[in-house]
Amino acid sequence: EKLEINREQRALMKAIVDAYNRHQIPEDVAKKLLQDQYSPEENFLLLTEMATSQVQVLVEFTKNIPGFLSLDREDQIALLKGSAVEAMFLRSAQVFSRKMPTEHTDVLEERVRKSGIPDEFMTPMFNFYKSIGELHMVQEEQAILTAITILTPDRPYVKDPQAVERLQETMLDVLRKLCVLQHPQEQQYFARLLGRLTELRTLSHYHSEMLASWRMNDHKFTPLLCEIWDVQ
Ligand SMILES: CC(C)c1onc(-c2c(Cl)cccc2Cl)c1COc1ccc(-c2ccc3[nH]c(C(=O)O)cc3c2)cc1
Repeated sequence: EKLEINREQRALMKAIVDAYNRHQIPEDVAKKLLQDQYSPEENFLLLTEMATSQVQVLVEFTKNIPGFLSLDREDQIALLKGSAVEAMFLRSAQVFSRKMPTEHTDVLEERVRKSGIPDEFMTPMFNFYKSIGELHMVQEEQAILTAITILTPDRPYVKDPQAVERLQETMLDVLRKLCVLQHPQEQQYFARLLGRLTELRTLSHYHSEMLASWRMNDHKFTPLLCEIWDVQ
């Protein structure tokens, strides 16, 4: 019936969740988090390395979103560049709230707080992490919400937004059904998830200012981050 997840949607969900689980930050990179150096410069370098590794993970995940590779090549690039920061906020928020043992989260939080990120961005960032944590998303929801973020049709320079919208609508339909099944007692759970996507856009604007202030203080990024964030 209307609410039931049909076979095609189940296959779509499985493809996305498998890709989401397959592409994780390599253990040695994630383990570096726990080393004890704490200077702001070393923290910044470590976060830069994590972000670079996270972008590689994101590209691999995106390539496995059913239908993505059949989009126009330039639109694929435009979607990745337009969504990278939001997808990384979402991923690190999910990692903060779900995956990492508490002492790791504290260390990561400590590093982010001591990496030269201006305080006015700290509050919205950690409020977002908290709001994601409070949702207690299941893995399927996290994976599909990330795919929905990437398949946002109104990113800059997308030539065929309708093609992107068709893919995104398929994901939104699966997510809507999944939310009702996974959180039957919370009527508005799906709406709350979509509300997070709005918050992500605000964070993305903050992030561009973060980048500008880092560059003012002559912070260096890796070639991959420069490419995806159009800096330097
Ligand atoms: C270039 C650096 C300084 C940077 O610029 N903006 C951000 C920045 C900041 Cl702070 C906040 C949010 C987004 C960005 Cl994009 C960052 C640091 O970005 C990240 C930091 C950590 C992680 C991270 C840490 C641990 C992880 N474990 C796993 C896992 O799958 O197990 C994934 C993962 C990712 C991802 C991005």
